[in-house]
Amino acid sequence: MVGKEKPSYVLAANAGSSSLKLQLFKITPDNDALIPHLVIKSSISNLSSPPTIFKFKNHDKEGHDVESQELNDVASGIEAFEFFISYLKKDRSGVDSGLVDKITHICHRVVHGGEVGEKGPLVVNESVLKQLEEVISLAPLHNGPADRILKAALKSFPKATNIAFFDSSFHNSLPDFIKAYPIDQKIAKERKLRKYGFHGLSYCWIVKNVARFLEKDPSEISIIALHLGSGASMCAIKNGESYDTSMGLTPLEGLPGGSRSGTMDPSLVFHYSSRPADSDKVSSVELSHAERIMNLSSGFKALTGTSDFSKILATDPPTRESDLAINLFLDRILGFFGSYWLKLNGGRGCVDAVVFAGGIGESSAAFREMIVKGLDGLNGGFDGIDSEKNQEGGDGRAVVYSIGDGIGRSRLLVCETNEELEMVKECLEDKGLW
Ligand SMILES: Nc1ncnc2c1ncn2[C@@H]1O[C@H](COP(=O)(O)OP(=O)(O)O)[C@@H](O)[C@H]1O
Ligand SMILES: CC(=O)OP(=O)(O)O
Ligand SMILES: [Mg+2]
Repeated sequence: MVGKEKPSYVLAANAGSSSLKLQLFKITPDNDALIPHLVIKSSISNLSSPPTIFKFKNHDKEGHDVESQELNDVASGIEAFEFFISYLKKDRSGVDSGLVDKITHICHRVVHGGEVGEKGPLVVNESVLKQLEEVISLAPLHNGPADRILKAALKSFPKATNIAFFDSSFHNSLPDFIKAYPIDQKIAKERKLRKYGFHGLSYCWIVKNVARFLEKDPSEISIIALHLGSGASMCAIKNGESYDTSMGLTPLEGLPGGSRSGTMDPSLVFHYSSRPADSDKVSSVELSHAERIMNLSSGFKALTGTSDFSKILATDPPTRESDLAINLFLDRILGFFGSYWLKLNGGRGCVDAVVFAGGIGESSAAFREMIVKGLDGLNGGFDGIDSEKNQEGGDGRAVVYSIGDGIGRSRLLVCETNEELEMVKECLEDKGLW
């Protein structure tokens, strides 16, 4: 039901391509504001490289954490969601019985918003669901699972307000000449064939938190942000807004990912395969055979046998395959880097910071160092890397921290991104959603 209740318990569900991440918050009022307090943080990851791993932390009660448990029967986003909800109801979760029924709002990350997502978050009803169904095939690894989770949540939580937050909304600011593909513009318009861009909830979080770290207004910062996770993208952010981003009509364009090819010669697809559609067990949507291969069994998985980048980096001694994957990824990242550097005017101080985020960007000091080495050629006045700070990583409390030596004019930063909390904060601030 829409607009009925003030948020008191809010669940956030983030269906990524290889994981489902969940956070549950208790909401308390503070004067005019509503403050979220984290109660549960959980993830079900490695959905694309089994065994699936379950993590669970109860921030309210000690003794109920699950560090890392292998799950045998959970292989998709919807199975992960159902597993999590039933786990919440079990004694061993440490959650008070009845709490699940107190959930008033559920925030869902929906990667592709199509046209309906242009305006920002939406309370989900039949009409929104229908419009979202039309773009499922434009983000097959994400929107299919999110659609199934949304429908399951509507059924299991009939009293809660379900809100869809779109990754693509952040990129509405892309200029027309960057949004457009060089094809017949009449057809492009009719079929809505343009660059949308994704990881927008993460970039939104990054802009706000990096601005706070730099003690500037979000509208004053220009950065090159790298969200490197199972899906990887980069974003040129000018005055707080998306100016260009590497993903496109679908999350397949741009950088390679765990199981995604990223950009290739468009003709490669026709030379690779012209076999008919077959069913897709993972996302339950129809993909042409070639599109399925480019999304599900390309990228690092095709080059090395695993989509888990931490395993590729840890291959010791390195193999021809692990070297190829790492160097190819670096090459594509540097390609976008050079391009975005120029697009943001180039020269010393044209960006306030280079920001690393996502599973790989936040966790791999070694890969960050390789990228920063590659930036030397730009001679653009970046901080050099402070190896010690880079190796140390964050202290678990700071959302943004520096890994640079403080000499350059553009900082080197890591931002612990938090798409779940980004949605919840927006939900609490936007009374129109409840
Ligand atoms: N310590 C690490 N070093 C390198 N890569 C890591 C590390 N920890 C996690 N990763 C990688 O991060 C990726 C998952 O990132 P994440 O942003 O959580 O993905 P998603 O949201 O798409 O499920 C996986 O490829 C994983 O191997
Ligand atoms: C858009 C995208 O690729 O998201 P994720 O990295 O979470 O799979
Ligand atoms: Mg993700």
